[in-house]
Amino acid sequence: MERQDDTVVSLRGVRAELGSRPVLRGIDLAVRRGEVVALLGANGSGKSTAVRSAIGQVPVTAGEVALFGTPLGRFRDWARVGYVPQRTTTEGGVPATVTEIVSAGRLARTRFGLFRGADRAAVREALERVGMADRAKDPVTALSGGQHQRVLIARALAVEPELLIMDEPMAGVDLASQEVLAHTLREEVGRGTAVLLVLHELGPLEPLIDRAVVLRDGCVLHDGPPPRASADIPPSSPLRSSRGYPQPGHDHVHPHDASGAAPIRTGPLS
Ligand SMILES: Nc1ncnc2c1ncn2[C@@H]1O[C@H](COP(=O)(O)OP(=O)(O)OP(=O)(O)O)[C@@H](O)[C@H]1O
Repeated sequence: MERQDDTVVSLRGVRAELGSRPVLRGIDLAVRRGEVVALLGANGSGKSTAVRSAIGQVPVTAGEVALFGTPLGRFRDWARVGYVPQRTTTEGGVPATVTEIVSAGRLARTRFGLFRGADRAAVREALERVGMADRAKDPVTALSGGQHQRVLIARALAVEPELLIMDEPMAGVDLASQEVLAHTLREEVGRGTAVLLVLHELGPLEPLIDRAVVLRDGCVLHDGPPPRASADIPPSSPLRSSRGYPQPGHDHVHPHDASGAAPIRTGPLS
C-alpha cells in the first residue's frame, strides 16, 4: 500500500467477519503521529473488532491494514505499539502478579526476553504513573476493576509505545481511577504518543480528543470533530444514538458548565 510517513495506523476498506457474520463492512480509519482519535459507536457497531483487526487479532477478509506504513503481515516492530484490551471480568489460570503483567508488556523492548536494569526501571515507572507501585507484588485477582485497568494501562506504557491503542479504558472504572487514567493519558499525549481509543462515551477524556470516528453497523458514519454533548446535537443528527434520543442523564449536561470542576460528560453515542 502507499506509504504515508505520518500515519501510524491505517485501515482501508477493511472487512471482517466473526462467526461468519459480517462485522466490519469496509471501514477506513487512520491515525497520524501525535493524534488522539476516539472510535465511538453503539454496542456491537464493531469498535473492538476494528482495533483488534488493526493489530492482527481479528483477520480481515478484505482491505488493507498498515502500522507505521508497513502492511500488517510484514510488521514486526511491536515495541512501537501498546495495546490495552477491553477488560474482562473472568480470569483464567494461575493469577499473575501486577509486576508480571506489566513486565509482559515490556518484553517487546527486551533482547531475547532478557530483563536489564532499564527494563525493570520502565516497569516500575509505568506502575508509578498509574499509581499502582505499592501493589507491585499483589496478584491481579486481588485488585478492583479500576485498579486492574490501571495495571493493563501500565503494561501498555511499559513498552514506551509510539502508538497506544486502548479499548474502552474507562469502562467499569471508578471516578478516582478515571482521573488517574485521564492524567496518565494526558502525559502520554504530551510525550507525542498517538492514541486510538475505543470509547463508549467521550467522558473525561474529551479534552484530549482531536478527532472522532463513529461506527454504525460496521461502517464509518462520521470522521471528524468529536461530537458535542447530546444537548448540542439536533434530534435528526446521525450522531445521536441509533434510537434517536439521548441516553438518560445526558440532556442536562452542558459542555461549557462554568461550575469549576470539569464535568464528567456522558456522550450521545451509547
Ligand atoms: N467471537 C464472536 N463471534 C461472533 N460474533 C461476534 C464475536 N465477537 C463479537 N461478535 C459480534 O460482532 C459485533 C461487533 O462486536 P464488537 O465487539 O466489535 O462491537 P463493539 O462496537 O466493540 O461493541 P461494545 O460497545 O458492546 O463493546 C457484535 O454484533 C458482536 O455480537
